Amino acid sequence: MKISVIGCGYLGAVHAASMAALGHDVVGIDVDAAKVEALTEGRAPFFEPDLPELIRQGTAGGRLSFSTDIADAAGAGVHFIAVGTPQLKIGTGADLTYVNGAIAALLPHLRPGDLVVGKSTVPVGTAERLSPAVELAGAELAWNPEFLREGHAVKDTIAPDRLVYGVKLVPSGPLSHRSGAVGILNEVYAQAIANDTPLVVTDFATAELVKVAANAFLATKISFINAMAEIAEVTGADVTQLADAIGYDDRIGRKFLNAGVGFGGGCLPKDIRAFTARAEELGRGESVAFLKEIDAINMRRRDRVVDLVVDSLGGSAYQKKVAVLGLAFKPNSDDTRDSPALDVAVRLHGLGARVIATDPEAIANSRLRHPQLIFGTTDEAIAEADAVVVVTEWNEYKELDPVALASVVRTTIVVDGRNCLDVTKWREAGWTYIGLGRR
Ligand SMILES: NC(=O)C1=CN([C@@H]2O[C@H](COP(=O)(O)OP(=O)(O)OC[C@H]3O[C@@H](n4cnc5c(N)ncnc54)[C@H](O)[C@@H]3O)[C@@H](O)[C@H]2O)C=CC1
Ligand SMILES: O=C(O)[C@H]1O[C@H](OP(=O)(O)OP(=O)(O)OC[C@H]2O[C@@H](n3ccc(=O)[nH]c3=O)[C@H](O)[C@@H]2O)[C@H](O)[C@@H](O)[C@@H]1O
Repeated sequence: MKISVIGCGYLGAVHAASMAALGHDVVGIDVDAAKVEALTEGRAPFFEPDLPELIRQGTAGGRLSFSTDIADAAGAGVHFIAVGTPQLKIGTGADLTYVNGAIAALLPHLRPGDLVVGKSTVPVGTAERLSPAVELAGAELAWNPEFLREGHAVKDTIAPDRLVYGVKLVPSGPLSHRSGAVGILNEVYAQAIANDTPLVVTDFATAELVKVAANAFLATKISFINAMAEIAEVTGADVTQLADAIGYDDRIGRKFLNAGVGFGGGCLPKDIRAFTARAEELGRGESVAFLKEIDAINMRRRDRVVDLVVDSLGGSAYQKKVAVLGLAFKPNSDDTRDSPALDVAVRLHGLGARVIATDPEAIANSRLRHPQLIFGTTDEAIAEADAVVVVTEWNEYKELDPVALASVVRTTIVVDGRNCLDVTKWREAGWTYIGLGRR
């Protein structure tokens, strides 16, 4: 099939390259000329495992091309919308400028029978609003939310754990004939679907809500365990053991119960805020009011890490050298959008600490956001440090040798903002180990 993907960021570039790997002819469109140039040359414009190989194979094999000109989407039968929906500059709702702009730009190039498929995460009601303009062009609109995780994005796209199609309901039609979109999407994903891949075919509103509900649930799980960490901290309990113990109950599950500096990234934080804003618009603010508390617990964890560093330094970080290990919002990503790790580095810098921050992949993005920070290698960060703080659980930080490091730092204090280090090993090497919600 011929497919266009409008928007080639963290979601769109992976989607375009994966669709080509699944056997389709794909053109990726982005307004960012530098991104398109990199992609056209077969390079990934950001760090994502397995993506460079896929882009190289796709472009070299002639199945995958990129363009800044939306007119190049003409001729494709399926057009995925994968542009950003960031938080509004004023307010907490989603900024739909890019979605509206992408659809408006695509409309003149649609042919009757084309399918436009929204992948961007949008407030409930968006597809219903956009559908008439698409239909006027003789095309159909569907919403097919994406659940990929950065760091596993290629795998999640090539072999999704479920697919959700939001389509326009034809009230009298049988389930499988609600719209032509279902058959077209099944064809798109034919090579990605295993016999047991769950498929949910539903209306626009449910599909849009599934996406934000999933992210809201994940955020809630993380803030729940971080709230338990807060209680553990005043009672001498250990939140990691607590998470293990409740996680053995498979109704609860151990996943997403890692207490630490909290969640960040380009999705969870902005999605729970946009969901709250949309619910308020709909007069149902009270139904998701708890998400404000989820957000508040999450932000308090960043304060907590900074406080622990300051306390460990005797009450002031001023002029103290602090090694900040990690800047990305999670390992295996260079993404620093709303990153708790970067935030901790910025706050410590703001308190007058001599911060040297490091990350295997995210220094360039961090420097763009916060040029005032000083960045270096792990060795440069740790040398003569008064305190070491780990805020992204990259494997290379988990594997650091506390015995060797002890002779390099000025003071053997480590704040483990991700509860990812081996406590016994670090303590045996003479370090004052401070975790979150841990004895
Ligand atoms: N990053 C992720 O892991 C996931 C993201 N999502 C959702 O996907 C959407 C995109 O997110 P990201 O890829 O992370 O954002 P991003 O900011 O990395 O990428 C968006 C891209 O769209 C481009 N763009 C904006 N307007 C355009 C237009 N009119 N025509 C063509 N390109 C245009 C931008 O230049 C940018 O490259 C958001 O709604 C997000 O919530 C959903 C699941 C996973
Ligand atoms: O909508 C999206 O964009 C995506 O958002 C998240 O994916 P992602 O942001 O890539 O990362 P996650 O693995 O969910 O981690 C989010 C944040 O939570 C933190 N986290 C995660 C798990 C945990 O136990 N504790 C914890 O603090 C991570 O460090 C990270 O900062 C969802 O997991 C994806 O399903 C979804 O598609």
